[in-house]
Amino acid sequence: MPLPLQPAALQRPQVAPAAILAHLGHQVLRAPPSRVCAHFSPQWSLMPRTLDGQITLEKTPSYFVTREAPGRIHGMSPDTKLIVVVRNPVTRAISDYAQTLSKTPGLPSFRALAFRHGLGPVDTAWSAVRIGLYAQHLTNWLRLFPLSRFLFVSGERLVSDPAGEVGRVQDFLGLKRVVTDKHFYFNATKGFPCLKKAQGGSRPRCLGKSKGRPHPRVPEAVVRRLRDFYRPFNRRFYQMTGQDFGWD
Ligand SMILES: Nc1ncnc2c1ncn2[C@@H]1O[C@H](COP(=O)(O)OS(=O)(=O)O)[C@@H](OP(=O)(O)O)[C@H]1O
Repeated sequence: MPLPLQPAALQRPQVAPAAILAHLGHQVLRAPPSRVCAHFSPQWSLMPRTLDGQITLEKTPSYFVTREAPGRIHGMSPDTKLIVVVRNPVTRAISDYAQTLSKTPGLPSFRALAFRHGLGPVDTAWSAVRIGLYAQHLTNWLRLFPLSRFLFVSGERLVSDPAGEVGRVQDFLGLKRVVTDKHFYFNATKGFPCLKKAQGGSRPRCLGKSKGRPHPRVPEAVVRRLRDFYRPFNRRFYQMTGQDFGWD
């Protein structure tokens, strides 16, 4: 799950829009460069052409946790650069729950879903919990891609210092640092940073209503148990990436 990198913050002629393709669950990897279209199923051909000197940017959070994704992306282009936005897995799980709750009124409580039988061990079969096991998912990718192909973006810093994190993304993609802190402002109503102007427009642009919604209250004891559960996985993730995300 990774978080939204405000795509508008990266818009410029070298960055081609990702196509919206017929979605076949996790079976289709959306938006490959046009040169591979011929080798794949007809869905690929819906892709826009990527011109020389352009970068095609595709954003599908679920790829990071999809077993088949590393092999398919590597088969398509082993040089693909991979950007993973991660946040504290406990907050991520609650955010995930808040999103499901907004679409499924009457959902059991967070606690009932997070622990087997509501009180037992942490239920790693629940996707909101499983997705936060970043070290495990990354292991799957590192079988095919070297660490140098990855950029890990801190979801927390994306909120506290959006220009800093977007700056790292621009460097990683070999783009000029066009977007800087003068492009962002803190919107007190939204409670998040927003762009002062959307590309081609003159009005400020915040992310939509589904980003940055209030979280349900989760008992402190539940949060503590989950934090303890994730600690060893987080440590492993810090070792693997060489980055301390400061979640513990
Ligand atoms: N600038 C800005 N504005 C609004 N929201 C921001 C921003 N930067 C990061 N975030 C965080 O993005 C979280 C939602 O991301 P999603 O997981 O829904 O994104 S995605 O659709 O999976 O890409 C969302 O999580 P929640 O707060 O749990 O809703 C935000 O915390």
